[in-house]
Amino acid sequence: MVAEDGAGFIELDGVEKVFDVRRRAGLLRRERHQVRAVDSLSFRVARGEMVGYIGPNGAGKSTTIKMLTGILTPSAGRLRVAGIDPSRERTRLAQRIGVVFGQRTTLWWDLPLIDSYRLMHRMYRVPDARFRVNLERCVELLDLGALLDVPVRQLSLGQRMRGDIAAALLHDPEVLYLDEPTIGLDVISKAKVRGFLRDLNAERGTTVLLTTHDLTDIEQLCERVMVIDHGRLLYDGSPSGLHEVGESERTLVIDLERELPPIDLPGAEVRTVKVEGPRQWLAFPAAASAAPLVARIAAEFPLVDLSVREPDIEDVIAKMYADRSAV
Ligand SMILES: Nc1ncnc2c1ncn2[C@@H]1O[C@H](COP(=O)(O)OP(=O)(O)OP(=O)(O)O)[C@@H](O)[C@H]1O
Repeated sequence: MVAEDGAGFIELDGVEKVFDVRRRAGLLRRERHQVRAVDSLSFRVARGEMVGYIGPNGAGKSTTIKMLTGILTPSAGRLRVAGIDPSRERTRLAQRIGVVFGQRTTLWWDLPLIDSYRLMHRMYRVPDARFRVNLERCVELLDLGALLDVPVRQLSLGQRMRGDIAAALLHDPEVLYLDEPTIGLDVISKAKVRGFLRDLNAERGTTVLLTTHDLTDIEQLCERVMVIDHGRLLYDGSPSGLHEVGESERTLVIDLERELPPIDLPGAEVRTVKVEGPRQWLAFPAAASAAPLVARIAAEFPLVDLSVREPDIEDVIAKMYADRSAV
């Protein structure tokens, strides 16, 4: 009996994927070499979690997703989704998962949106009543009403993305893999897609694995993020914990009544990084609380205004990579 629920809804144990690649090494000669796209990868995702899966280009993210959907077979290791081995039972698994690739569409280019949905209704053999309820819900929440009769080729990128997300959900999947769902979208479309995913996860308990280069997606949607590089897991924890690992800093921007020498707070872990007239910038560890510093500055200096600037999470990850390659 395979456990489906609890800690291991998605389970990877020592998963590897090695590609054999032929490379030209002269006029006629071709050399064979191997690319280890995923290397001893182990993690678990519980049912209902929404997890970010990030890393630089070529880190192994898409390869992982392809193994999770059964498109690729692992070279080694054990992989299960809802107790199913994806590459052995790809069709059975397809009933339980949804996939959205931001850069490709699963919709029929020349057909009106609604016709693609009708085709999917048949392909996935979704019971009629269930299809109707799911379609109505997606149309309402993703604002698709006016678009159903429009051929997909005439949709904007943001409209097409919402159309693709609906298509992935018509058969009520328990797991949704999203590969760059907000790529190329404007601010309003991004907000719409994020809001919809948040509701989907909260209301339906859909498990979501989200790959993105937009770290705001992660910060707004996920309580857990996994960072992968060179096919290996580099970090698995909260988005805010990334700051601790990356030793990143937050900045207090302080406006004083008048120009003063750089603020000195003996005993506090803080340093003045810039002074410009009555304004001063003080950096402190991102993981620390700003409250005691603010209280002390307010008590000891003629404070007019103050704000806290968050670190750029992209820099934090870059720093993690730098630290790792220095080892
Ligand atoms: N079919 C393939 N044949 C050979 N090498 C491959 C194949 N697919 C992926 N790779 C290689 O495996 C590594 C991981 O690629 P993958 O597409 O999984 O990375 P990624 O993290 O998704 O990158 P990106 O953010 O650019 O999409 C890369 O070095 C890539 O060139």
